[in-house]
Amino acid sequence: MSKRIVIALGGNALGNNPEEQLLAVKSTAKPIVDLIEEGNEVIICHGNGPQVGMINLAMEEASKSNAIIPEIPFPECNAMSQGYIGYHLQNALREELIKRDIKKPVATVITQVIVDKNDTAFQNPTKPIGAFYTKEEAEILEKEKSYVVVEDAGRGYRRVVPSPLPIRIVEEDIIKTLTKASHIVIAVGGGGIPVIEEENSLIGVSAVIDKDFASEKLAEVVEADYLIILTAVEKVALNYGKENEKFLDTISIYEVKQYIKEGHFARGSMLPKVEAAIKFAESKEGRKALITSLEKAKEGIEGKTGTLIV
Ligand SMILES: Nc1ncnc2c1ncn2[C@@H]1O[C@H](COP(=O)(O)OP(=O)(O)O)[C@@H](O)[C@H]1O
Ligand SMILES: NC(=O)OP(=O)(O)O
Repeated sequence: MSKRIVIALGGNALGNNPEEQLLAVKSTAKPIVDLIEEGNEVIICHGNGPQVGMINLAMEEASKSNAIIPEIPFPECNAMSQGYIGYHLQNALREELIKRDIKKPVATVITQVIVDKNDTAFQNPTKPIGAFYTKEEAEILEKEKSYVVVEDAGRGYRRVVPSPLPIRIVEEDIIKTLTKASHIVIAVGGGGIPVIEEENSLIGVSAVIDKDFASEKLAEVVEADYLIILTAVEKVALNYGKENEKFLDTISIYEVKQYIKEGHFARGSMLPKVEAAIKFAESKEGRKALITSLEKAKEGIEGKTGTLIV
């Protein structure tokens, strides 16, 4: 039976530079179009951590070394990352749809998401963006650019920026209208451009919303049946990476909450996915959240793999 599915694409679906991204989105498009071919309605959301960091750094360096290049504020970098990723993704999907003779238009909606200006996240940056650095490089960046740089789960050092929670998707009606018209929509890219509401204006802020939480919000708004979070692992694990690692199949909200308390999910990587999955499964009877890898998306939705939270 056909389902309405919000897909949240993780970093490995996109690559680290334009060349890699063009290649990555080609393979990303295939499992997504598999789901569309089977009659499902699909809405796509994606991350932007590496990309927005790269754009922001490039803009800073360019304006520093060339007087005619203006300073580009962080919210504009967020918007650029949505356009850059959406452009590649929508073309890859378009190509794959044409190959299979499926006539559906694809559109990227530049999406803003309202956040609370008093969100405590603004005082405590946690969202890793951009490239990985060595300890020495990190120290130079902290000194010269006043970046906040932290160690990222044993993988190196990364700049972190505030990550407020999403409150409301500004363009939600447009997304719903396009979805109802059977168009394929890419929206809330990079978690959306965070904005605060001031009377009639929306003011962009320097932050990056977690795309897992923003995708969850999107899934509720479009009344999706499924939220599928695609990442690098096929299943969520207990004791991840340890000798007694155990992969999870179908689990209840109650069980996952217990596992969170026991500290099984890494902050900044698996924890937001699991929390977003719980929030969606809790939002209405029958809603399900699946965490699996891009390659296993089709089997996951067929109930053959992945971690399903119900
Ligand atoms: N308990 C866990 N089970 C599975 N993976 C985990 C767990 N804890 C941490 N991880 C790590 O989290 C990663 C997913 O987070 P991340 O790389 O930030 O996601 P994204 O795909 O959104 O970029 C997995 O690839 C895995 O390395
Ligand atoms: N915005 C966001 O969550 O990006 P990543 O998934 O790349 O961290």
